[in-house]
Amino acid sequence: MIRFENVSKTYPNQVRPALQEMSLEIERGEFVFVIGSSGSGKSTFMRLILREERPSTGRVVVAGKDLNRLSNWKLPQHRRLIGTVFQDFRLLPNKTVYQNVAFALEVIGRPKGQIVKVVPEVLELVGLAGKEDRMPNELSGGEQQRVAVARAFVNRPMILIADEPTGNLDPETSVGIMKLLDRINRTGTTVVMVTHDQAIVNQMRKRVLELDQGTLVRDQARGVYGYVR
Ligand SMILES: Nc1ncnc2c1ncn2[C@@H]1O[C@H](COP(=O)(O)OP(=O)(O)OP(=O)(O)O)[C@@H](O)[C@H]1O
Repeated sequence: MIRFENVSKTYPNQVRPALQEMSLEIERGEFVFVIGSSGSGKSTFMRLILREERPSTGRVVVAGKDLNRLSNWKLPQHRRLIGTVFQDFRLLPNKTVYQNVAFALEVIGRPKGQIVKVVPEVLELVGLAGKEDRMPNELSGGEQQRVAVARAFVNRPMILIADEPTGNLDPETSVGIMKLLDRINRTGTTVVMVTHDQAIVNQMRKRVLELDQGTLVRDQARGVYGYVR
């Protein structure tokens, strides 16, 4: 589903690469944690998958497409394969829960009939049935993140990228969000999640990719956060 072949990325006017000679393959349906200290290259890794950045050298292949060869007019199509969730939720503050999720489908031109059918389904899936008409500021942090997950998933993307989705949530609420991401993963969606949350990584026992100063230093199945070598 996602393949990195000797990928290095050095940003303009930088000397040190943000990512260095990274090679890995993530299969369809996997759940992968990406960990590493600040500046280790986690966001760069995610941005390369979205083709928000291009490699300096090497190839990134997503769903069979070499992103170096993807023309700009095909970018929206590529990004539609990938749902994104962030630490700070990024909901539209002036739209209701329902409208936030529906909007994701409206902008890609989905017919009204489909929207009124699938939005309630996905809100039910994330546990927000009955809260359709709330505004984001009338929701708890955990509920806001559920809206963000619903919005990312409503289009049934092949890949879900989550960048510290529990970073603003207390431990108990975080567990709820992780259960939700796990459920989405079980539908066949590949989940790639950046996190600093040790407890979550240790509980879930999924594949762990660890970056250190741009280098992939660990790729461990059913991994834990702190690794005893
Ligand atoms: N647009 C940019 N221009 C120049 N340098 C950048 C840019 N984005 C990131 N970098 C540098 O690349 C390196 C990796 O950054 P990246 O944001 O990928 O790390 P990260 O692991 O996501 O960090 P954090 O946990 O703080 O979000 C850092 O040294 C950073 O300063």
